[in-house]
Amino acid sequence: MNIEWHTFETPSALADALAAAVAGELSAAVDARAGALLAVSGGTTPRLFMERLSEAPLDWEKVTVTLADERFVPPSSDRSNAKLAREHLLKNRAAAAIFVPLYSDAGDVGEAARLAASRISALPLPLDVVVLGMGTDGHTASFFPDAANIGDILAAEDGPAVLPVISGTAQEPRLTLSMPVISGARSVFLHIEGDDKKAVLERALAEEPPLPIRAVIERTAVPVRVYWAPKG
Ligand SMILES: O=C1O[C@H](COP(=O)(O)O)[C@@H](O)[C@H](O)[C@H]1O
Repeated sequence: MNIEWHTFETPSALADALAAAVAGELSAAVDARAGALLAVSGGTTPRLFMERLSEAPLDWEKVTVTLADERFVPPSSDRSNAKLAREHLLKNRAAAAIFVPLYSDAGDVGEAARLAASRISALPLPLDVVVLGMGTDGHTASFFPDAANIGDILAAEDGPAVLPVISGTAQEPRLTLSMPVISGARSVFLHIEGDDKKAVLERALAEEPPLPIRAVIERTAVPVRVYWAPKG
């Protein structure tokens, strides 16, 4: 499997190392292409990493930040991944970054996905860096195993850059970057913490049928760098 494990003793040590690795990739992208594209995940895990990355000495005005996925909730909601990024990443030195949200105040999640897809497709893809998370059900981005369209989402070779997802286990409709956009990134990191997530990932890598996280690892052109630490 196309995977590299990086194990840390604490979430703090992980956050330092992950922020340094991501900053290194972004800096190389700015040097090579005069700009860098970063997609970060939401949920509860990335806060400390985001805090550390926000202080990285980068040419942040040349960095565009977006999200791997978003909940279909307004940016004021505590469930909003954009709110998480604004509060923990887009500050300090990273306040100068350009942020491209996935959410818009559209009538429904399908329309919001179409609007987000046109914003993402206008970027100079591929992404330089995507930092994924994973739930204990094996979902990554908003590729939920129980979504009605999960087979199509995981198998997609092209199509819109952002897709709507309806899942019974997600609390709200979702917007997610597509499989081609995620798996085509120049660098792919997977940030997970805790023995439960490590066990889920190990099981996903060993068993068929594949959970979404395994499908992403199999499709990704570059090795997925897994950053893991026990829970703090
Ligand atoms: O809902 C989501 O869940 C996953 C994992 O979140 P966590 O709270 O277990 O860290 C996250 O990667 C994704 O971006 C988010 O929308």
